[in-house]
Amino acid sequence: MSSASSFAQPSRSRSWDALSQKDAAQLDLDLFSPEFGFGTEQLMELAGLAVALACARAYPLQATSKSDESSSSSSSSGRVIIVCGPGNNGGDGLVAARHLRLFGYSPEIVWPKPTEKQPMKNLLVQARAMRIPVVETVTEDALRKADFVIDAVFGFGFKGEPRAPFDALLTSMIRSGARVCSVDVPSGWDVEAGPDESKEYAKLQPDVLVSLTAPKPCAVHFRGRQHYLGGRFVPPGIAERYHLRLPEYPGSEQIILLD
Ligand SMILES: NC(=O)C1=CN([C@@H]2O[C@H](COP(=O)(O)OP(=O)(O)OC[C@H]3O[C@@H](n4cnc5c(N)ncnc54)[C@H](O)[C@@H]3O)[C@@H](O)[C@H]2O)[C@@H](O)CC1
Ligand SMILES: [K+]
Repeated sequence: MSSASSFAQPSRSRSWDALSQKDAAQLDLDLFSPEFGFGTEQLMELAGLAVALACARAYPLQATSKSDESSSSSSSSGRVIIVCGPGNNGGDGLVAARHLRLFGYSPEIVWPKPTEKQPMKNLLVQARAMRIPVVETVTEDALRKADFVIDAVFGFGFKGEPRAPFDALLTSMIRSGARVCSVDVPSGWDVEAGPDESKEYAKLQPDVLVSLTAPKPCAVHFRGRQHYLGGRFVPPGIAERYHLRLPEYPGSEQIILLD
């Protein structure tokens, strides 16, 4: 943990404090250390499940009966494109795709830089076993036609300017005007400072944001419809070490809507 406070953006008006990029990375290492004993695949599963649950709530499948009053303007016929990046944020996307398939959605995974490394290799096998198409590129038009798009390109590990092929991919996502659900961090945003109108790749305005473990500082710039917290796996020792100030999950919920 950095010697400065973990709370990069303290705010009395919100029910949560942000976790800096540096502390998010250190917290991650702590979870996987012998002291806490978690595994990457295990936490990715819970993170991806939280993303799928948030999407199911934000974009509920259209009711089949015409008389069903629950159908809203944000309801979905289920076509979802999950754009996955090269790191663990992309892994969360691969997991979310599998759960959304189980929930009755029709996901397609776009994974421009597949890796042979574990746990990604296993997640790819699992996605294919669920008969989820996996492709390496996607057009702006295809993104536009999806009911919604999951942005699992970059999370708190993003630094600098996006390199190819992710630069063009981020621009396509923005230009498509698709409804985007961002995983942990809206891709292209500086994890601390947020969006940048002067940079084409840094203008994404997601409809939904799912922060994992704790919102990152850039989340104060989120202007979309719903901001969820997910990743309900933090042991008390970690919460204390990083002075996490977050609302409590009700009952057995895996996600919570933030203010
Ligand atoms: N501790 C936690 O809170 C958990 C975090 N998880 C996820 O893990 C994410 C962090 O994962 P990572 O540390 O792998 O980081 P990311 O997935 O954010 O990104 C790192 C990857 O992106 C590449 N990259 C970074 N900057 C780039 C640039 N400018 N252009 C092109 N490529 C670039 C890196 O080479 C690396 O491959 C979180 O945001 C979250 O989604 C979950 O999987 C599980 C639990
Ligand atoms: K993301």
